[in-house]
Amino acid sequence: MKSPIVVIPGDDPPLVGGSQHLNQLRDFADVRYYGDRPSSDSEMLERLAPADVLLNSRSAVKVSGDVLNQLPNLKMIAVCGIGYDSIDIDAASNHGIIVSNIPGRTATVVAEHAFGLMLAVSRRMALMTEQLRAGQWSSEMAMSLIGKRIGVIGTGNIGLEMIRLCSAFGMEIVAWTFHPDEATAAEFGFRYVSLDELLSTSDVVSLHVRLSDETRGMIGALQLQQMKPGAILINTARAAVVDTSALAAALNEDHLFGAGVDVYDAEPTADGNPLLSCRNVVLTPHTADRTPEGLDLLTLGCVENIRAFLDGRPQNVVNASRPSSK
Ligand SMILES: NC(=O)c1ccc[n+]([C@@H]2O[C@H](COP(=O)([O-])OP(=O)(O)OC[C@H]3O[C@@H](n4cnc5c(N)ncnc54)[C@H](O)[C@@H]3O)[C@@H](O)[C@H]2O)c1
Ligand SMILES: O=C(O)[C@H](O)CO
Repeated sequence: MKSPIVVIPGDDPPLVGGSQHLNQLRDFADVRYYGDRPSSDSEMLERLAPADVLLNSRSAVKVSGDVLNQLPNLKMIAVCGIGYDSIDIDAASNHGIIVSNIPGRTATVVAEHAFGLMLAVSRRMALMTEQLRAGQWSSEMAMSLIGKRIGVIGTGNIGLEMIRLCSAFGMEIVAWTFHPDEATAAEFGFRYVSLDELLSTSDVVSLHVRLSDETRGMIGALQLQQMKPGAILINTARAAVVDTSALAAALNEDHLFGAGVDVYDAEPTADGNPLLSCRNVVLTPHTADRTPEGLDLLTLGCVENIRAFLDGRPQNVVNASRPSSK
């Protein structure tokens, strides 16, 4: 019997080379890995044309309805990560294509990065490194966080893990989310408040919502002005949750003490992004889950999702309401 074809059209060598899990996938599928980003849309479509399964590593491919119209063989998109905002979910459902992601497993890895960004921003570590490199003995004033309040927006898996870390660190925690659950708040020792209260009273605001119609642009100029003067914003969620120009303005005016950002409006580069010229930021290139442990967990999760799908028992399906017709 012909093996199902799994195409990895992107450029993730650690995922492929470093993982025994992907070799397990080779036991039951014909895996086609390219190792670089396609240089054009037509090259990407050429790579994807034979695919039964698209393994979308780190959102390498923006899967629009137009792309899906040209992939009649495709039956599954296995997102090798959590966020699936690079995929037109409605179009995938209309084509009967199952989309799966890997919820939960890397929450500690990503929250550790958000926590690290928060500390690095509060202690101006990137700026001080630059100053020392330039021969300058810095007299910058940093900011203490123990005893201060953090407002966590989005209490999904990563938000809760961030809460656990900040709580152990000695911060006071408030949160806002779409579907608040008082039992969870009691268990993790935080309080749900309104978004207005969270923004206007928190010393640090950390974003952990997924990108959706409801969260796109939720932190605009108005919300940034609502934030406490001298507060810090951390964004490891998605760039489009925040108005980047308004954030750069709030940083340049010193309304905010600083920001830690892992996600950008255009990726993989951050060319032309106004945050690049702000002195009070710590920026990382979408690497919050990029540790050997993180990639290992993601690869294993992806292989398990693909195997389950091929065995006829799909799991971690994000468009569950429309089962595959293919
Ligand atoms: N920087 C990175 O490398 C990295 C890594 C993993 C995840 N992420 C981002 O973090 C996000 C959160 O991850 P998670 O594991 O905590 O996800 P999760 O599914 O556990 O939580 C999702 C969150 O999204 C919120 N949400 C947004 N829009 C919603 C809507 N319309 N309806 C209901 N809830 C909505 C929920 O309140 C919830 O807090 C991901 O979607 C992804 O964008 C980034
Ligand atoms: O959402 C995720 O898993 C990461 O941001 C990589 O896309």
